Amino acid sequence: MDRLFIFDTTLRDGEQVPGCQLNTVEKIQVAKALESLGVDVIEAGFPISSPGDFNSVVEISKAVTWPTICALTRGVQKDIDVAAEALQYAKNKRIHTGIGTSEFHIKHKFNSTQKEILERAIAAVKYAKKYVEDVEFYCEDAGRTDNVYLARVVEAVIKAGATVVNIPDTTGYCLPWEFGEKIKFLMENVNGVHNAIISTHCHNDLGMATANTISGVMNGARQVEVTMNGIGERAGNTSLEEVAMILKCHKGLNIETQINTQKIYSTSRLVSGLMNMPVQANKAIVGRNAFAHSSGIHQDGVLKNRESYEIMDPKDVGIDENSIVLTARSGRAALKHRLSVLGVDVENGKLDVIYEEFLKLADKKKDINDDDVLLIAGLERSEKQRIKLDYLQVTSGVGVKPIASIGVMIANEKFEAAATGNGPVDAAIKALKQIIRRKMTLQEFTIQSMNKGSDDMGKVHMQVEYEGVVYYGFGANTDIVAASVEAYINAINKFVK
Ligand SMILES: CC(=O)SCCNC(=O)CCNC(=O)[C@H](O)C(C)(C)COP(=O)(O)OP(=O)(O)OC[C@H]1O[C@@H](n2cnc3c(N)ncnc32)[C@H](O)[C@@H]1OP(=O)(O)O
Ligand SMILES: CC(C)C(=O)C(=O)O
Ligand SMILES: [Mn+2]
Repeated sequence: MDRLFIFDTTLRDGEQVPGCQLNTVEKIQVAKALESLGVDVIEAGFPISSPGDFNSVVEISKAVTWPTICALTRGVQKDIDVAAEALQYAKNKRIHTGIGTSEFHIKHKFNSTQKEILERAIAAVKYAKKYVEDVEFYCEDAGRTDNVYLARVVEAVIKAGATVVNIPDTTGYCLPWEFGEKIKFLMENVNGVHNAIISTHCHNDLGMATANTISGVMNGARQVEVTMNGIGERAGNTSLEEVAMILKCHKGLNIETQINTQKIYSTSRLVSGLMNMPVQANKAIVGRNAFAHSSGIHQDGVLKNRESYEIMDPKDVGIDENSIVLTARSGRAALKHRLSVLGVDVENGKLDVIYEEFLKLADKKKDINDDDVLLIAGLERSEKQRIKLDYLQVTSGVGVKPIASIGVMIANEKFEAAATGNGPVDAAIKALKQIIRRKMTLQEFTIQSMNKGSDDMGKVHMQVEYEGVVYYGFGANTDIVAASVEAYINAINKFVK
């Protein structure tokens, strides 16, 4: 099997997305999660862009142990100086420099010529090499760059010392075969191409980012630049989870990564929570519906054999199990299954009657929950059955505040929260987790006080009592903790009702 290097740019291209900006503490949380997910390279930021981004690269460099930490620059000496300084504590460091190579960029962005751009490219690599051994060069807008000129640039920067050459489809323009041909052309026409790794960096403007990336890999690229949940400029970048699972599902491609795929879902939730960027329900691999079956024929097939409609095991991406969602398109098999999960066995005659009632309700109500089903079946169930922990992830590191993200299912509804803070927040979450695990009633879990406003230190308070013990939580990020507190309270209130 050939090894493919995973270069994650969630914290750089992903963080460029409006509203997704993170502070240093949050970036460290994401970097630590990416490290345990198994990425090879973390692009930590663009150090010259702001003091905050500079500081984040410094702190991530200190916090992360083995992945290479990469900093982005323009092909400009000052950018490279600042990137080198920001990377000073990284155990393995890389400077990522580059310049636009398409006719469009050369003419309109730089008012320059191919010759001049080639010279600037060589100079940037040589300058970065003074600081670090590992230099990656990006040919911005390579997707729209003439292949012959692109090959000249790639050859020249490898000769100048580039260890990795990035071929971005910056505007998401290429068709998969076209992008594959581009990589093939470079592999066949660049002298010394094997002295560097060719990388892909595809954008999703036409929804082809992942297809283009895979096409690039099939033609010789051995690094892929990706983000969690596919976030990134405009329509986003190739998503890490899609590439990792394509390679897992298609063993015939003979390419492997060192991604621990079972950590995909929790990492996805962490990024989505911290960046306040919801994942679309039908997003491949990590969307709410990625392993949900809602129509009768599919549900029947999946219940007979999961693989009838699933090419991946949800456990492989860190999701406990698939879900069989009851809708007006569901059949008897799904209804019977749900009843049996709820501990109710019905014979076929009675099932027909319940099914008829179920359809009447389902035609009126989009979301049929467990309570509805039991009610239709003429039963009621204990409140203890209604609450289930969906996921819980707590990450922490030296000099880093712990962060917890939690998802709780109450009936069929999911409540999600993330919180940063010290011990008390963790304790509260731990208590909630225990309650849910033991399926105890939550009446014992009372909210003592909640203060969504901030105190003089800008912190938010949460105070809950469980079995006589008061758990007190606070966090520095008002929005995150307020959202977290609200989610807990919604969850608890819903349960108590
Ligand atoms: C495709 C990508 O995702 S590239 C990365 C995108 N990310 C970012 O831009 C975030 C970080 N950027 C920033 O913080 C700022 O843009 C800075 C600090 C880099 C530069 O800020 P400013 O000096 O104010 O310049 P401004 O952003 O207005 O314009 C960019 C300048 O860089 C030049 N430039 C753009 N790309 C490159 C490059 N790869 N190499 C050399 N110069 C470049 C442009 O031509 C322009 O220069 P000009 O003003 O002489 O025409
Ligand atoms: C900086 C480069 C690699 C980039 O993000 C792009 O071209 O899309
Ligand atoms: Mn990009």
